[in-house]
Amino acid sequence: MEIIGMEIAKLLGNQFGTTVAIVAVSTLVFMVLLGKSFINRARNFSVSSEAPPVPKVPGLPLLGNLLQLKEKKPYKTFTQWSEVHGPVYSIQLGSSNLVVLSNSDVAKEAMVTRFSSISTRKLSNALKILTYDKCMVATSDYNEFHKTVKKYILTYLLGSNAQKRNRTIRETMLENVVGCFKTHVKSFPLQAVNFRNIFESELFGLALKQALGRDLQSLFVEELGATLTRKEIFHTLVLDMMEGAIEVDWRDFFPYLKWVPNNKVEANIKKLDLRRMAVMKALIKEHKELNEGRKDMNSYLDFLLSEAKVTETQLAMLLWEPIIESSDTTLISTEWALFELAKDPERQERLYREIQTVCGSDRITEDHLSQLPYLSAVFHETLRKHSPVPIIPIRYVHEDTLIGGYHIPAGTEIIVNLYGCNRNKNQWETPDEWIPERFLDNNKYESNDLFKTMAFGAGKRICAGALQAMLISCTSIGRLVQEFEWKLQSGQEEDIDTVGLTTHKLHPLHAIISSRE
Ligand code: HEM
Repeated sequence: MEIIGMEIAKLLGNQFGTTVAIVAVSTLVFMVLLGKSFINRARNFSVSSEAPPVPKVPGLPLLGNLLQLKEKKPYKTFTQWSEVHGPVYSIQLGSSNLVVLSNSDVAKEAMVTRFSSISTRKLSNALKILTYDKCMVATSDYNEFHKTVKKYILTYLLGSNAQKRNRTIRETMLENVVGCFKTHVKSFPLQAVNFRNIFESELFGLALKQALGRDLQSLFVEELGATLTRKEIFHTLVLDMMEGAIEVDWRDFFPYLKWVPNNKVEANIKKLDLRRMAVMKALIKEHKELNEGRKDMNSYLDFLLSEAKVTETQLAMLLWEPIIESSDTTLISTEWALFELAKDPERQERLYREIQTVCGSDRITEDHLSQLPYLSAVFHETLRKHSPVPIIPIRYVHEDTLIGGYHIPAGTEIIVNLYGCNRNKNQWETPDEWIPERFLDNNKYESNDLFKTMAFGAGKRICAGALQAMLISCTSIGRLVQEFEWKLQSGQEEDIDTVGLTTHKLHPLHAIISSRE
């Protein structure tokens, strides 16, 4: 190496040249030794720093755009801004700089191509408390903990083999749901049924069976000194947590002021957490007592207790995670699909005819799904128009990178606005309309566009529960249309408001259903 350096020095003809040459050659060899990934990163960095900065949405000094985000659904404001400032723009919320992406190409670039520079999470104060600072799959950074726990949840609960093992749990759930609707039709044929009352409760039962091996009607919680009903358990583990997750602490936007106490918000979140943890611990204790001496594995908890190397808190959090995740988003996609079908008799009839042709007099099952393209299109169009997770949990840029040709400096936070991507007028024709046909093969969208909605995210952090959600939602939509004709209760057509972190329908779907028999 030194000899090559001397040759270059001779060419340069001075001592400075010698030093430069030796350093240059040493650097070259060093880079080769460090390998391709380092070179790529260096190249990425230099290309990124030469690229233009992201266009900014004008705001106020210090506060930035905070006061412009009055709407409780920020994804809608982000989408309006994208129509003025384009699909990639930056905003300032207090001391945080965020880049918002509202087109599926740049969203995919951030989640897949640039993943290595954007793989960490930034959590609000509320989420830090509720997730024990990233102590679960969905909120952890992309590190060894994440890889281990994602493997646990996929292998023992959500991956395709685990889903095959749990098929009877899903089938029982659907039979119970259909049974409840049949009872309603018999008892109150002219009255609208509240879809959510029935579906939500059965979905919670499924979540408990997968996690604990059994559903339950009540639970004695020692730390609370009370016996909770099933409804109270659902509130504590699911509804209260969904509300807590969107609590805004103004210190999120001014981290340098985090020493200023904000007792009200913090106390509220801690209260929710204490109650949730008390219930989780009681569930685990009861499970251990009921299963003492048994060796077979019948639930996710059995696996976590026998094989996972985790602390007591991690155990409670890892068990709670699929309970809350199973109970919310799948309800949202199924409820919106039935809302749209009830509103649109022609498309409902088309779906019914497809099911009749494929299933005949048999009940639709998961085995039929691959032969029902229109049902699949109904599901994907619902995920597009009503993306259950409208904003991907915020990602943090930990090294300079490039998105959509713009320079994104380290320290920026990335908001993937899925709602905006899926309502983007340049990517979807009449995006506000619900048209399942756009996902059929003979249309101009190709079948692999099914994933163009990115409703489950993309890349290494893609949703672990996508298969389960698809199986439950598609068989439920199919079976409920096979058994009943759905009509919206009058006045419901425009009842499309949402609430919370997800696109939870504000008012439950009320429909008049009649048996097709
Ligand atoms: C229609 C239903 C669902 C939708 C639309 C949905 C959507 C999403 C989205 C957008 C993410 C974030 C991906 C990212 O950060 O890039 C996610 C992550 C996740 N979801 Fe789902 N989800 C659904 C159902 C479920 C179900 C039923 C479960 C489990 C029972 C589940 C478990 C998870 C987990 C564990 C993660 C974290 C994955 C990771 O960080 O590696 N999801 N989901």
